[in-house]
Amino acid sequence: MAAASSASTALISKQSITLKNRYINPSISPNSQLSLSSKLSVTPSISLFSHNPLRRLTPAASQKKFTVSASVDAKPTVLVAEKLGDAGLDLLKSFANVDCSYNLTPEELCTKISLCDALIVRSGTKVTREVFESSGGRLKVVGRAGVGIDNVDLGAATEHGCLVVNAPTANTVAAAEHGIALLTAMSRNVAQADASVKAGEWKRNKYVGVSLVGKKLAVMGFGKVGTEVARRAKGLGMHVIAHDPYAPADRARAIGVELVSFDDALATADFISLHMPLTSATTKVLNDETFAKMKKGVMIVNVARGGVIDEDALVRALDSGIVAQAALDVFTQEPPAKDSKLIQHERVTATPHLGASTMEAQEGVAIEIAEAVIGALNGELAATAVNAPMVPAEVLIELKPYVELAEKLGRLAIQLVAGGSGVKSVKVSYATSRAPDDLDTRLLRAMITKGLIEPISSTFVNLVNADFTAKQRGLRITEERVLLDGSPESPLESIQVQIANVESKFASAISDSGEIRLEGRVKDGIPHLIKVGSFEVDVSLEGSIILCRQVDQPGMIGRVGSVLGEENVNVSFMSVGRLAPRTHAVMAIGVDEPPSSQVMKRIGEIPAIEEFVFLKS
Ligand SMILES: NC(=O)c1ccc[n+]([C@@H]2O[C@H](COP(=O)([O-])OP(=O)(O)OC[C@H]3O[C@@H](n4cnc5c(N)ncnc54)[C@H](O)[C@@H]3O)[C@@H](O)[C@H]2O)c1
Ligand SMILES: O=C(O)[C@H](O)COP(=O)(O)O
Repeated sequence: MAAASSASTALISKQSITLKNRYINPSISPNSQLSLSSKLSVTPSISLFSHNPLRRLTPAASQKKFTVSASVDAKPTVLVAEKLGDAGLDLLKSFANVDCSYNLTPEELCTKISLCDALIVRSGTKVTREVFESSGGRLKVVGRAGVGIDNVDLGAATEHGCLVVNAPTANTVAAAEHGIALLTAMSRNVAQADASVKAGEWKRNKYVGVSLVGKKLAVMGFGKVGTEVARRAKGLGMHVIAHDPYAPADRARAIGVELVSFDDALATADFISLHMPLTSATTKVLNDETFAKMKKGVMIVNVARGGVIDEDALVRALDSGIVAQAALDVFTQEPPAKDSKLIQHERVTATPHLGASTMEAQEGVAIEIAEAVIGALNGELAATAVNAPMVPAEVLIELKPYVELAEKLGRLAIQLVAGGSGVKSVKVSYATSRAPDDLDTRLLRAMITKGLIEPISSTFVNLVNADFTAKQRGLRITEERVLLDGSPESPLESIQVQIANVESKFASAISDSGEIRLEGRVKDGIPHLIKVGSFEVDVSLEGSIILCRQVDQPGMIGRVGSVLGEENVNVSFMSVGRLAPRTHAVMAIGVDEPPSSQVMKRIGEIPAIEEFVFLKS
């Protein structure tokens, strides 16, 4: 049972069992003894996004014991809620149970999601707060098989510690090609003329178009798709300008595109092509006011998102002649209402969100998202994470033991606080000889936060939601770097965690300046505790620890050691620190198993022991 409880409290720990790829089926009836340690592999990997599988159990069920043989499913479950390319599905099936259920109602999605570890969607599924709430903490990753993540409630995902990844590159060319297809089709009335011919008409004069060559195209949003549209439009002989508040001018210049202001783009363009994401800043960015700034007879292409245009205002602009034509792939509501004035407008060309729909793009997107989701389920940080910092794999490998140390220091420090929950201010100091831009501490801060919060709450904390959770609890974590001379071979010399304005269960953990202070370092890849308050110790953090303060006199180590031996508690490490001989000393004892209350009582009865505490690491 010890191993199970360590798994439930420490996801990043050399001893902890990372239940990677092993999933406990919450529906199994709780009855007999669970012995995870003998059944599951011990993996010393960083599992940043893995939820603690034990948390999937209902609160009542998690109190009880489970039969491991019947309850462990070796594969996670991935719900694919929209059509995904075969190559991606095959990849997913080699790793997970894949449930392809398309066209689910919101209610059906909420029901299914509690049985899924990952969800893959395209733009047609709204992944709302209710979906995250309904998952009961099981959903670890949402994969958006495409670019736009406006259909995923990112705030709710983050609050629930659920990683969101997308597939940002594989459909760029497809979207750009569709933009160009709409541009050329619109300028030559292809859709309208086609419908007319099919209706038995032959109206050559009615469908006279306009030429593109020499015309000015404003690309709004000069990102991946916008850039590819610009390149292709230049090939058609157009004069291309772009507006993008965040795009570097030299990237635009390199392909012969001039970056201009929003108003200049509107005022001078013959054609406007929209390629920005839908955000609060871009919602209805084309509206009555901005249409009024455009050249009369402008033509508009939208393969970005319907919401960037006020669709009623576009109808008015079409009717008044400001906008001569619009070609739209995306709509505020998809599918739009059949009687939508916009769709029915004779100068509107409409396609049903086809920008990414080429064979090539869909295969590429499917592989890109399958790899990202599998990586995330494996606890890797995804390069396409949308709601978490991206940490390169090599940095992760190097930081791994420090990540363990960080979490353990947080976990130990919070256990030293009398009462535990009144913690508002934590200061973390990193002693390092690395230059500031060569040491990414976000991961360490997240893990300290995890260590601080998880022992005193039921909140699951990971890299995704650590900052949010700290903020929500009013916990302010400040960081400082203590720059050391010397070789920056290892990323960190030590990490110190200080908790201010609290009382401690172990008064000796309070430093001269009045905070609870713990310091640790990594030795030979193993986290060690090296300072408690003002006392220097050196104890490996592989197991849990007992801290005792005693009168510094001969025989103390032997007496405490005898009690532990007599009570069958295995000591892994022991270290004594003192400020001066024959005053007081702090003994830090690493133990393999938690001592019983009887053991702690006997230690407390040793006359020279002044205070003592047991801490789970
Ligand atoms: N129709 C489709 O099937 C389809 C396919 C792919 C992409 N898209 C959509 O196209 C859009 C762009 O995709 P991408 O891959 O190029 O994304 P991207 O992130 O590479 O580019 C978006 C660009 O918009 C810029 N931007 C942000 N706010 C802006 C603002 N207020 N004004 C101007 N520019 C702004 C950003 O700086 C960025 O350069 C997304 O909304 C995406 O969902 C649609
Ligand atoms: O944002 C995107 O990637 C596109 O809009 C494609 O959406 P889809 O996956 O629904 O085709």
